[in-house]
Amino acid sequence: MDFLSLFCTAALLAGGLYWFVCILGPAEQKGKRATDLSGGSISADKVQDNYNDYWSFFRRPKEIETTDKVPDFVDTFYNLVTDIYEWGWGQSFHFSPSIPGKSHRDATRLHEEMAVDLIEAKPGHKILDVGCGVGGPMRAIASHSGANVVGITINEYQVNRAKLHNKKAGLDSLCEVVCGNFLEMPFQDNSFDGAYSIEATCHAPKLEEVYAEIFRVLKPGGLYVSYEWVTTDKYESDNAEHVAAIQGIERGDALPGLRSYSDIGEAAKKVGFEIVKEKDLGKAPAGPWWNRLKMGRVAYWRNHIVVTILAAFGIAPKGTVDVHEMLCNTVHHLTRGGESGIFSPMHMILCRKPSHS
Ligand SMILES: C=C(CC[C@@H](C)[C@H]1CC[C@H]2C3=CC[C@H]4[C@H](C)[C@@H](O)CC[C@]4(C)[C@H]3CC[C@]12C)C(C)C
Ligand SMILES: C[S@@+](CC[C@H](N)C(=O)[O-])C[C@H]1O[C@@H](n2cnc3c(N)ncnc32)[C@H](O)[C@@H]1O
Repeated sequence: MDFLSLFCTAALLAGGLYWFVCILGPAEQKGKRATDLSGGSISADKVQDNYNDYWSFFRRPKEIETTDKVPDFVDTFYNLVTDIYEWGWGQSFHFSPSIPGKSHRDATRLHEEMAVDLIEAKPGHKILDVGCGVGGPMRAIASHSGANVVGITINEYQVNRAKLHNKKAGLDSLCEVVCGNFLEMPFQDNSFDGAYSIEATCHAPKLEEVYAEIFRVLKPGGLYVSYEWVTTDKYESDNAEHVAAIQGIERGDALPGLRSYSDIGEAAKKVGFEIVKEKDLGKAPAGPWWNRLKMGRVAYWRNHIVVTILAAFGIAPKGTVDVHEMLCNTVHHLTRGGESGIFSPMHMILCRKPSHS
């Protein structure tokens, strides 16, 4: 091969690689680089074993029902997926209704701001973020409202990521992050002016338990809003396709069991809340929340090749390929759930702790 053909081939390969990795990249700006993918707090050599343990949990359904084992299982899940989520989705680990003419990033922010507007957060207020992830919503909410936000997550790796992002965003004076279990929060009674949870309490084996904790730490008169993952009134438990989609969602998202939309208000009332408003924000006229998942399909396929190559070279931990494959399958179930209308990740409930309690 002469020099010119060699040069042209190399240029073509480099251009192709650039196109594959950069141009075909995820729709949103990356929170992470592919070369930085890790197993969270799990050492690289244990990622595969932890992934196998995660799956074996579902082969022993009785254990999922054992409340005290669930937080550990959820912690393992977030060690495995946090970097991949940040890399391919961003710093907010939730869905939002799609809004014509607006980017995913704007739609995400509006969905977060709606939560804090609903609880009437103001500068000087102390607001609790129940299940805060790496803090995307917390930062949007603190800068929108001027309130102080305290986030809690079971996953220590997320705590460190959230603290790093808060500092980088210059919001560390308004945002605090605590590692802990939202079923036994390390906060005093009546200590928060308001609270919110975005797609997080679905990980609680019993919704009443986390709602009771939120009720305890809220000041009397304080508002709490939650975006819940639920099955809707279209879900039929004797329809095999419906059951397969919901089971797929539970397995790919570390859920001890999806609840029906009708259980949410019941759980809130049971622990003493007054219900101010309840609405499925995923229903029309809202744009389909699953559009973003569908639009990303080419990027997921590209990501899978990138992850496979990185794992083969020992840059990403062994096991990352399996975790990524599990997430690719989850996309299918979530999309089916959205399109068929049997599932919503944004059943909103706004509650008040009575002033006399
Ligand atoms: C509330 C929860 C998480 C909701 C979503 C943020 C995540 C659910 C499924 C995730 C993803 C699926 C496919 C991944 C893709 C294969 C990869 O290349 C890039 C990341 C994904 C897009 C990833 C991003 C986050 C989700 C959309 C649950 C856990 C309660
Ligand atoms: C899907 S993420 C959502 C994160 C964040 N609300 C957001 O929208 O970006 C769910 C969060 O709930 C947290 N979580 C789940 N179970 C928990 C528990 N028992 N105690 C504390 N946090 C928990 C996870 O660690 C994770 O941060």
